[in-house]
Amino acid sequence: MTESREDIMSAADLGVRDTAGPTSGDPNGVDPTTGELQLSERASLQRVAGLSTELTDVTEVEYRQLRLERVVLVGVWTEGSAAAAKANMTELAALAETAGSQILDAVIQRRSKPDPATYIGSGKAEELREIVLATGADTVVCDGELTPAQLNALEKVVKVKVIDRTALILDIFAQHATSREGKAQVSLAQMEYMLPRLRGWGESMSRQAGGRAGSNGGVGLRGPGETKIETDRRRIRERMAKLRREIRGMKKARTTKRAARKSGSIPTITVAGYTNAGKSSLVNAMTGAGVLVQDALFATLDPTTRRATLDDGRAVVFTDTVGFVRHLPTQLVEAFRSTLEEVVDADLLLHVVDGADAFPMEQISAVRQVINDIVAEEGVTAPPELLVINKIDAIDGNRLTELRGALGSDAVFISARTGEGLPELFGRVREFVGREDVEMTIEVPFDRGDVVSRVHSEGEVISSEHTAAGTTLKVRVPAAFAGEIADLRI
Ligand SMILES: Nc1nc2c(ncn2[C@@H]2O[C@H](COP(=O)(O)OP(=O)(O)OP(=O)(O)O)[C@@H](O)[C@H]2O)c(=O)[nH]1
Ligand SMILES: [Mg+2]
Repeated sequence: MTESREDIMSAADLGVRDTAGPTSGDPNGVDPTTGELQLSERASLQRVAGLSTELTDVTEVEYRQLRLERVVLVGVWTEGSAAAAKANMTELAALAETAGSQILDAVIQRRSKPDPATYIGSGKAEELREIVLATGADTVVCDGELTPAQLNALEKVVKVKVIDRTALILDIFAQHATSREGKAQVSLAQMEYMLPRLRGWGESMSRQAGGRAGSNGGVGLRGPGETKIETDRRRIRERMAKLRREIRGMKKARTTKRAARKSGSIPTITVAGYTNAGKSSLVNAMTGAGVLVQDALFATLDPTTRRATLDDGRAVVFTDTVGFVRHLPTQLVEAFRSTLEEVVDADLLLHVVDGADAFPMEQISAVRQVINDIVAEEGVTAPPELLVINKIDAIDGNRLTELRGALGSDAVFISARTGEGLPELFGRVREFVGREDVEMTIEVPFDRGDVVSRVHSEGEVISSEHTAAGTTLKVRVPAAFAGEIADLRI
């Protein structure tokens, strides 16, 4: 395939924030000698920062040590509109910024498919090398998942570290994990990603360390005839097995807690959706809870559960969950299995969509795809879904009309920020929650105050009357609770 200058889009075209350093924007003015010197300096620093394949302890397998700082983004545009390609790169930029990097430049190459050897074409790889030199970037981030061989080959050309979208997402998860379970899940995913890439990772830069590699740290640590890399692999596998056991243990505890919550017949509502759609904001708006809201991707990793009272006095439980993204790395889906199970184990799923996004329909299908995958693998039925289009304060009128037309009356349009549409959403939730209610009249003896308070929190009192034996109540309650108090029925 022939390549030409027009194949490449610049950061300016992409609307990506240009935060270039002093050498940027002047690719011809760089003294190649100086460039080389600076580069080798940077490379030697990076080696110290953990790029070395010489792994003495598996805890070194941490992307935090990769320090994504000054990056150039690169994508291959194979199909779809220019706007969609641009949106992909904008998302990659948001991911990179969330990971803490400064974006120096972004380029897209139009190709029928990624180059099997170097992801972008070899000519473009050389151009990319020039961009890296000109901007002083220390990392190239590729959109999509690259094979270990592709990462390696591209790294050899551009001579700085090359990572893919999967590694970037893993890095964000690693930075945001706070709970023990979350941390364990992220470590597991990272190791799974790392395992096949152990040999190639940073090879081009750590070669100079070759004299030392394999000569230290090995005594007593490796089996007969085992090479360093095999020792590392074995250690990582052992650690992964241990993590899997730990995660299973933590899952058990959480399942028990969840079962206890469910036994009270309080309806559980999961808030799921694309990352940054406003899930946590919505949970806050509906429950008044202080859940972390951030203009960052994957701000929420651990499911958070909050109780709320609907205006008829009925209690419900909202669960805020981890966000989804296009092509969620399979390693993460596997490691976060127990968290994702929680998403589908609810009475109702509020699927929150960022209506102000350029492609909300694509967000919707990306989320549904992940949910369908979990449902299929778990062999469970998906809870009913209510589409919630958020951020309507930030959508212009025409787009909003378009979206309403496309989604019909099945979707609720809200702004978690301004509160617009929330009463309607509450109404829809209440309607849903009450759809299997049973109306009955019960006589509650004086010593059964617990029944009266449960009716108030789980159902609704239509009328009440004091009698000599206690209180006669006409109530509307969930079917499960109705069964429990059947003996009080009159
Ligand atoms: N304009 C506007 N911005 C909103 C609205 N709701 C949320 N946001 C903003 O969107 C960003 C993401 O909000 P969050 O509630 O953290 O989103 P989330 O879906 O929980 O994100 P993750 O947990 O990272 O997946 C924040 O900057 C919010 O202030 C809204 O109704 N209108
Ligand atoms: Mg959140």
